[in-house]
Order: sequence, then C-alpha cells, then structure tokens
Amino acid sequence: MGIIEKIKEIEEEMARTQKNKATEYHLGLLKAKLARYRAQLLEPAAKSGGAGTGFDVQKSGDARVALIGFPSVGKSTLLSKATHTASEAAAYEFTTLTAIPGVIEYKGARIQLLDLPGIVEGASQGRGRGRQVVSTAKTADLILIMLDATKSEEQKRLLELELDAVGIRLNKSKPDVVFKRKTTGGITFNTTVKLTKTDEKTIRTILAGYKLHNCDIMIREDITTDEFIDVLIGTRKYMPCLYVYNKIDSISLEQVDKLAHRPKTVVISCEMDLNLDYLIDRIWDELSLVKIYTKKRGAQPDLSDPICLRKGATIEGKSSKFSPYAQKVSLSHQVQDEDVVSIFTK
Ligand SMILES: Nc1nc2c(ncn2[C@@H]2O[C@H](COP(=O)(O)OP(=O)(O)OP(=O)(O)O)[C@@H](O)[C@H]2O)c(=O)[nH]1
Ligand SMILES: [K+]
Ligand SMILES: [Mg+2]
Repeated sequence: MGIIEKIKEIEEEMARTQKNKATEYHLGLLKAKLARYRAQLLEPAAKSGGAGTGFDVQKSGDARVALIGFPSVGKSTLLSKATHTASEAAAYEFTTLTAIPGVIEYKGARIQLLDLPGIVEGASQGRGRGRQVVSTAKTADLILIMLDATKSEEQKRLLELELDAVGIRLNKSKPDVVFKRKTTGGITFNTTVKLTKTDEKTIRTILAGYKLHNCDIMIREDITTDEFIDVLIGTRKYMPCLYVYNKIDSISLEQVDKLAHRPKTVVISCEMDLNLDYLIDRIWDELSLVKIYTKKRGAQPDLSDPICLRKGATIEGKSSKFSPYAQKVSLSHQVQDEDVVSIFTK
C-alpha cells in the first residue's frame, strides 16, 4: 500500500470513530500516525529534489511574500499591478505555470512578491504543482492567501487545509512546549498550566506510538493534541498570513463591508485598482519592517538610502558604540522605524 492509500485509510477510520472519552487515546494515535505519513509524503521528495522542492527563484530584497490561491483568483493580475513585472493573466485556469517574482518598492524597502501557479484541492498529496507551490510558499516571510470574493467561503477553508497538511501553520505561534529527547531515564512530564484540551495519558499514548520512551516534556501552554504532535514532528512552519479577497467590484457593498471587517483580511479589486495601496501598507506592517538611516558623525543622515530590517532586530558590534540621533543606547538596542544611527569606534 502506498502512503497516500495509508493516509486515506487512517482518515476514513478517524471519520468512522466516534469522538468520546473512550476513543480519545486511539484517535490521538491515529492523528500521530497520520502526521507521520504526511511528513513522509513530503520529506523524501524534498531531499531528492523531486516534486517536494520549490521553484528555483532567487530570493531578493528585504522580504519575500508568496501569493497562494486557487486558479484564476487574480494572483497574476495583482503581481502586474503591484510591481513592474508583468505576469500573464487570463480568464482560464492555470495560466501561470511557474513562480514569477516581482518587486514592490515601498518606504525604501524592496519586497519580493512571488506569483505562483494556482493550487487545487489535494495539492498537498501531490496533485498538480501544489507541492512545489507550497514548498516555495514555505520560503516566504509572509503568505498572501488570495481569494475570489465572488466565490463561496469554502475556498478559504480548503486552502487552509492544504497548507495545514504540509505543516504550514498560519498566524499561529509555536506551541510553548519544551521537548527533549534522551537516551535513558524514561519520560518526565510537567506542565505549568492546566491542560483542558488534551491530557497526560493521550500524550503518553502518542509518545509510545512514536516509540519515544525517554524524554523530558514541559508544557507551558494549554495546547491541543494536534499541537503536541506538531512539537514532536518539529518541522512545522509558523507563518504570518493575510487573507486577500479580490474582485470586490463584482459583489455588493454589504458583502465587501462584511469581508473587510474580518481579522487579517484585506479586500481589493485588481481590475478597478481598489485598495491596492492599502494592501501594500498592510503587507509592510505584517512583515514588521522598519527602516533606519545611517549617518556619519557630524553629518546629516542620508535619507535617500535607508536600510530595512525586521522589527526586533538589534544592532550589535564588538568595539563600536551605537547612538541614534540624540540619545545614546546600548548595543542591544532594538531598532525602531525611522531611527537614525551612527556607528563609530572609540
Ligand atoms: N472582476 C474582476 N476580475 C478580475 C480581477 N482581477 C483579476 N480578474 C480577472 O480574473 C481572471 C484571472 O486572473 P489571473 O490574474 O490570471 O488569475 P490567477 O490567479 O493568476 O490565475 P492562475 O494563474 O490561472 O492560477 C482574469 O480574467 C482577470 O482579468 C478583479 O479585481 N475583478
Ligand atoms: K487565470
Ligand atoms: Mg496566474
């Protein structure tokens, strides 16, 4: 039996199994198995350079943003509007067959926007170029999930499922769990919070399923069983994402208003040039980019040539002192947007 059949079999068994206290551990085991097969489905191909590897596009600029969506939602139209690169757009599906990079220039930053082929349901299991698309998406700093505002809400859930199946976790942070493998000593299990969505027995069952008999576990957050499996598998990618609804020219104002109020959501019309500037502004925010200017001692800062950094970046150096405009700060100063710095040695 191939991996895809095995996955199917487990999914069917999970669907058949009623969810209750008595089946909880068995379901946990099935989940763990499923996660392992899915990982297998992706990893070998990724190593041998097969369908699991992404498109070969050089990273450039200060950050990379990937466009993910079903066919004909308007990904290529957006690339052509937001960058100086033209990507063919047409009314038929799968117009785009490879990754096409463009550059958004904004507030002194160069943001690489990647147009990608449309993905289909089942992409995570190797249908279409889906695996190549999602592998490429994993290399981005931000994912734009592009949706057709005229289509049903189901499209969003289906896309999320595809990304979830390949280990991409959207707008979530890594579960706060310390997991350490050991060679002897059995399992030590500790929590700093009350677990309401999973329990020690389920976790121990899963560990046994993975043949993990020696490890230290410290759980510091009220995690689910799935989140624990994520920690065990260890290769999950936690990525920020914006939901972009395109073609709002074709829906009612009431509908536009409803979509626009959702969290992490931007509504646009590529064709009518609606809200595209706002989208770019939101991309900038999501990427947490800040720009800093450098200046020589005693000279005016060069405002035409900022350096872009991710928020949270600190400035370090061995024998240099760091000083923004008026105030002197330590080497570990976290840069703020529009900081002006001069770095000099004693
Ligand atoms: N009404 C409307 N149509 C749009 C809009 N943006 C794009 N389209 C149309 O949607 C169709 C598909 O656009 P593409 O840019 O090729 O879509 P895509 O997502 O790149 O499609 P694939 O590469 O095939 O996956 C084209 O006919 C566009 O003219 C929009 O804002 N409103
Ligand atoms: K298209
Ligand atoms: Mg396209």
